[in-house]
Amino acid sequence: MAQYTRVSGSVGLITLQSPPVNALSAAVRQGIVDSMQRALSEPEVKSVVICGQNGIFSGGADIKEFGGQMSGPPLIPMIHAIEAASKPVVAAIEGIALGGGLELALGCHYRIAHSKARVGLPEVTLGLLPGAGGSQRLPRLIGVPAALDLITTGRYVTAAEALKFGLVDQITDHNTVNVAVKFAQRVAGQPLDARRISTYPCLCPPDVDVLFEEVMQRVRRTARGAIAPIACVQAVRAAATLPYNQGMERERELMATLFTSGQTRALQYFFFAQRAVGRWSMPSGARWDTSKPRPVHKAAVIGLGTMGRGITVALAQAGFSVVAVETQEKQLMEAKQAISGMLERGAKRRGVAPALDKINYGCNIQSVADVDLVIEAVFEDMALKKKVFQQLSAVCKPGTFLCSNTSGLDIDQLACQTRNPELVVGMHFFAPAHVMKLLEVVYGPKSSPLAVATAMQLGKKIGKVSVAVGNCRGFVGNRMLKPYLEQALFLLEEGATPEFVDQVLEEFGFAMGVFRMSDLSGLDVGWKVRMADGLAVPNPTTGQATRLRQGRRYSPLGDLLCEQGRFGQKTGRGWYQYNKPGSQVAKPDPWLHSFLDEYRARHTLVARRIDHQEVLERCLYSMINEGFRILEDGIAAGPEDIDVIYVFGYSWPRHRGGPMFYATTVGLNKVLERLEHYHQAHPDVPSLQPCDLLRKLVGSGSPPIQKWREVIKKVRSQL
Ligand SMILES: CC(C)(COP(=O)(O)OP(=O)(O)OC[C@H]1O[C@@H](n2cnc3c(N)ncnc32)[C@H](O)[C@@H]1OP(=O)(O)O)[C@@H](O)C(=O)NCCC(=O)NCCSC(=O)C[C@@H](O)CCCCCCCCCCCCC(=O)O
Repeated sequence: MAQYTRVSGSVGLITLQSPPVNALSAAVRQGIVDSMQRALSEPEVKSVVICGQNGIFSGGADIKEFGGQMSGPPLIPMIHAIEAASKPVVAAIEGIALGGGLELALGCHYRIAHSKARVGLPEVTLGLLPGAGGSQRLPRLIGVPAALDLITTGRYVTAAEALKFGLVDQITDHNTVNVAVKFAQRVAGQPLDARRISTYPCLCPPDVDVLFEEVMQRVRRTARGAIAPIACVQAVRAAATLPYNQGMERERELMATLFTSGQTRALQYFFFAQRAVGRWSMPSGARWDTSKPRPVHKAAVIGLGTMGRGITVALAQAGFSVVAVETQEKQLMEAKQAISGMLERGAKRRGVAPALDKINYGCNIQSVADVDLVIEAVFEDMALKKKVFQQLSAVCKPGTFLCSNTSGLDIDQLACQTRNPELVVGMHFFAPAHVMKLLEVVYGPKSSPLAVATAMQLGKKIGKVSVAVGNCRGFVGNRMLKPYLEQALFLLEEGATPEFVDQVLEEFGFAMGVFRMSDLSGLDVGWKVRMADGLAVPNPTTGQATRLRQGRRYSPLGDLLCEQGRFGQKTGRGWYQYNKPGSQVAKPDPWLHSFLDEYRARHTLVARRIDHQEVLERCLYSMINEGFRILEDGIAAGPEDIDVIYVFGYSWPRHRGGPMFYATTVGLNKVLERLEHYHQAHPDVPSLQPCDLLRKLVGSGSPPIQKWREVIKKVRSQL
């Protein structure tokens, strides 16, 4: 709702009241319409101020309303009525004015912002465009180039930047509402024609066509199939080329297309999923709201390879004191140099001082004795990690949390090496750890809610999206990656090429196809794991047994490449060839194609034509099936956890919502039916066998994803 009061005798003050972010719900819009009518009809009132309660102007349209039948006064006519008002209307912007909130402010005649406020049009991130006149008013106010930037990226700008653009008229460090009220008194009675943005001409730079072309190309290149960024460019082009009313009509048409597209539904789901993962729970019943974290002031990182360096940078940049340990003096010096460089480059980008003094380097594990939390990031070797945990347990002060950055080893085994297994959790970062947003916080059977809460909070403080997951081989992300990689290899055996598989996956929206991704992360990583598991055997004999290991179909293709020293980008050869080791430009490799031909001939495999559909279905549905197993096993609390992990950690296209949401868009019954089909064709591939939870969900009429938890609970209770 909105509250109307009269202040200072002549100013009508409209306060938006819809916690937590004063979203423009039907009740708020009704309140604004009613209050405006009152303000315009009261003769004592000479001007109006619109503000939001609790220091927040507005977070924009109420996203929750988008899913259902819209009611209440529509936003566009409401904003038009404000702009057309005969008395000056001033927006008093505190906190945030985003999306529809900023569009409301653009309909006002003046905008006063607090110096700490941020404004923006983030609709593109929800698969929409600023559809309440924002795409038409913003370019008229701040010019086409700046408007294109804000609208196509959705980025928020500070009040100072907004002032520079001319987006706000004044900024203040004082009470914004008081300043706005005084301002409103001053401008009362002044002519308003020159303050109505919709009447402004849209000033374009001389090379505006070139600009639109360039932006469109950039947007197409980076959108990975998302349609909203393209519609945003088209809407701003309409502002630049059409009269306001026609521009608004174009905005409406484009918005209608976006509004009914699956992409906006996926992105809205994802918006709430990101917030849902913060409300973590454990099978024991421990939850985010009943488990208090302990403050961490000083942390340590053990092992300064690629991951350890990134983690150290992430911690130092967030203001934590860090003890960085590497046992070999030479490696320590190299790491110190690399970390300093990373900090300096990051600081330069952000215009701040590098946090070099936050880090103390040491060769001795004793130097972590007084820290609150340790993150072990040594080589992925269980015996080595166990030794480190034994040492840490002996050295660290009582109560120190001991965390491992393992990407899939058993947290419980590590916990067992320590005196206080309840203080042990996994903190699985993704490379590069100072850049990637995702953190899997892994709890074992002994991990305490205190340890989970502390790791989750630390993750948040260093800017990560943290997802709490249970302990199993590969946790959530890498566990689901296994069937995906496996299917990709099987497809090569059956006739596909790495280029074709990658092309299909990249067209789907992945930043990189599976083979390019393997080349980037290094083929040797998985090879070592398979050797440790007894799967990769050097010089296997030819014949059927080579492709059957531990009772199931196995493809040794990756192992064979590694045996040739083809580890991917770092060696200049992998599934592709590269100009030199370390180069990132992947080129098809004729050697690889002959190798595949010879391999197929050796194993009497006849290459067949494989189409897009089969690549997508086998790679994605097998991964999704594993996701259902993860839910069934209680490793992830809900589908949102899996989807957030896949979007932030594995470049799953956000506009498809994540693998589990994607399954709902395909139709769970179709996923089930196709898995059954492929499992029949490949009975020796267990990952294609549909899991019980998927069957149960289909049997329950494929409820919406928000209702899955109820079915999951039932399935778990029956297990
Ligand atoms: C606001 C934030 C920056 C706050 O961040 P913070 O970290 O402090 O807190 P949280 O993110 O955890 O949020 C707290 C809490 O609030 C919920 N929430 C936040 N924003 C919204 C919102 N806008 N709506 C609803 N709920 C919101 C959030 O979910 C949390 O609650 P939870 O229970 O989940 O923990 C940050 O939250 C943020 O960035 N928010 C999003 C801001 C945003 O994206 N705003 C834009 C919204 S879209 C919009 O405004 C659209 C408008 O341009 C115009 C719409 C016009 C509509 C007209 C419809 C036309 C339809 C066309 C069809 C035509 C058919 C035809 O013509 O034929």
